Amino acid sequence: MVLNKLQPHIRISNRDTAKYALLPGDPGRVKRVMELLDKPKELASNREYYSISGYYKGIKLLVLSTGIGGASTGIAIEELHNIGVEVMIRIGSCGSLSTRTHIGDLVLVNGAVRDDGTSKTYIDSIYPAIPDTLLLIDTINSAEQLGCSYQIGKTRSHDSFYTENEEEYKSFWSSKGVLASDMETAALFTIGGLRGIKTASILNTVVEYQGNLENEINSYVEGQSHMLQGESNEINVALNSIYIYEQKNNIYTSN
Ligand SMILES: O=P(O)(O)O[C@H]1O[C@H](CO)[C@@H](O)[C@H]1O
Ligand SMILES: O=c1cc[nH]c(=O)[nH]1
Repeated sequence: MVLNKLQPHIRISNRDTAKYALLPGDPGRVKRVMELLDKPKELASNREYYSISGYYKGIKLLVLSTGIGGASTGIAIEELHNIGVEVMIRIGSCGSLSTRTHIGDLVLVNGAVRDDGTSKTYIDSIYPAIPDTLLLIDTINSAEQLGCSYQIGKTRSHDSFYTENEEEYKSFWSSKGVLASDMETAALFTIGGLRGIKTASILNTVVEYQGNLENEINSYVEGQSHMLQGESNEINVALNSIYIYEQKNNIYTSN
């Protein structure tokens, strides 16, 4: 059901909607996507939710920051769904859980460990947190076309950063073959699955496995070049994925 109503948190209504949305956690990343779009327009800024619209190769899309964590992301997903957004791609950052995944590498997520609270509030954790298969394939083809360094694998979505047990959690999930940690993908995939939204998650590695989390996130915020290159790659891969997806579906939205 598409409601013609201003959404209370994201502060967007169907008047400004689009079929596609890119979802970074960080509002600062919205501005960096904006530079790549035609006819960019600021829509709203409320709490952690900063939004713009624009066109990529003639296709209209929204870019909305979700803030940190499943709870604020869940609200963003539901309110975007209420205004008719059908395809949502997270463009996030992550910490590596593997010695094979390094700063600036992209992780194209094929499943998320639901170690967050939000997805469990929706449904028992036996329900799988997986992306839309065809959209995931589009992200893979997109990364191949653009020649970006990527891996396909699982992420663990978590809610905490600073408990006494973080290192223990990371080694456990690393030993189970999980490639990276983030905080929003499980909520996106779970809510997307339940609501019939097509979802994908593209993550840029900003912390090495067994690296120094605080120092490396500080470096990202301060503009370390490999991390920013990874961010630019994830944005371009996401935009090109939308183009690939739209070409297959062959319906251009041009309002
Ligand atoms: O850079 P974003 O997309 O916010 O993603 C990651 O960064 C934040 C933690 O630093 C969490 O939101 C985590 O998922
Ligand atoms: O472990 C990590 C590192 C970066 N970002 C996260 O969400 N988790």
